[in-house]
Amino acid sequence: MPSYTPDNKLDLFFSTDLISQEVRSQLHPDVHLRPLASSDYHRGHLDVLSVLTVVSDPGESEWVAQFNRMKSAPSTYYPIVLVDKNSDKIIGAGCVFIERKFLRGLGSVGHIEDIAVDKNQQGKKLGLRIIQALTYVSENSGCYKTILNCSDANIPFYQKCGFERKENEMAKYAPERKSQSPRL
Ligand SMILES: CC(=O)SCCNC(=O)CCNC(=O)[C@H](O)C(C)(C)COP(=O)(O)OP(=O)(O)OC[C@H]1O[C@@H](n2cnc3c(N)ncnc32)[C@H](O)[C@@H]1OP(=O)(O)O
Repeated sequence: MPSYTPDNKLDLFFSTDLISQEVRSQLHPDVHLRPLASSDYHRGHLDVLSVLTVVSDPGESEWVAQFNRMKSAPSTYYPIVLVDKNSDKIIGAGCVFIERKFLRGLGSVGHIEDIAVDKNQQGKKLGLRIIQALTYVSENSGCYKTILNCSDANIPFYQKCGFERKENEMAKYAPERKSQSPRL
């Protein structure tokens, strides 16, 4: 019997109406796709993100404070997770945030960030479903394009997801401060 917490018992970041039913229907029956919930610190949200980068755990109360700060910017951040229905643990995560512009007829751009699939679950099309779900949110929010940065090693994955290579990423890191997490 699945032990996962149903959506209506969770404090979700945004409405499930924005989740593509088509993408949900393509998932394995043991996997659930939904918006991030305020209790997901306990479901291993940071553990999943650790496949992506070094994660410093801020502790539950700071994690929840960040959840609420992000949520208080309306219609801007759309973090989603994949949950293993049998364990109620998070096995995948990603986010799209919406940039509003003065250009392109006051258009918007969706930025995909922080895509991660649990090491033991990679290669099962879960990453593809995360990208499809985030692109759906972006396009349904009116974005004229959806973009992301990635390493060379991940280019083939994003090409499989329908993305094409465009331009270059530039970065300038702020001078290092003691309180800052490592430069990555
Ligand atoms: C914007 C960002 O966040 S970039 C950072 C992305 N995240 C990471 O690098 C963290 C570590 N890696 C991961 O979490 C995962 O491996 C991901 C997210 C990159 C891919 O997720 P997965 O669930 O493993 O990929 P998925 O099974 O959906 O792959 C879809 C297709 O892409 C292919 N693919 C996936 N990764 C790669 C790769 N590195 N090189 C070539 N092809 C790949 C798969 O073979 C599959 O192809 P198919 O349709 O022909 O079978």
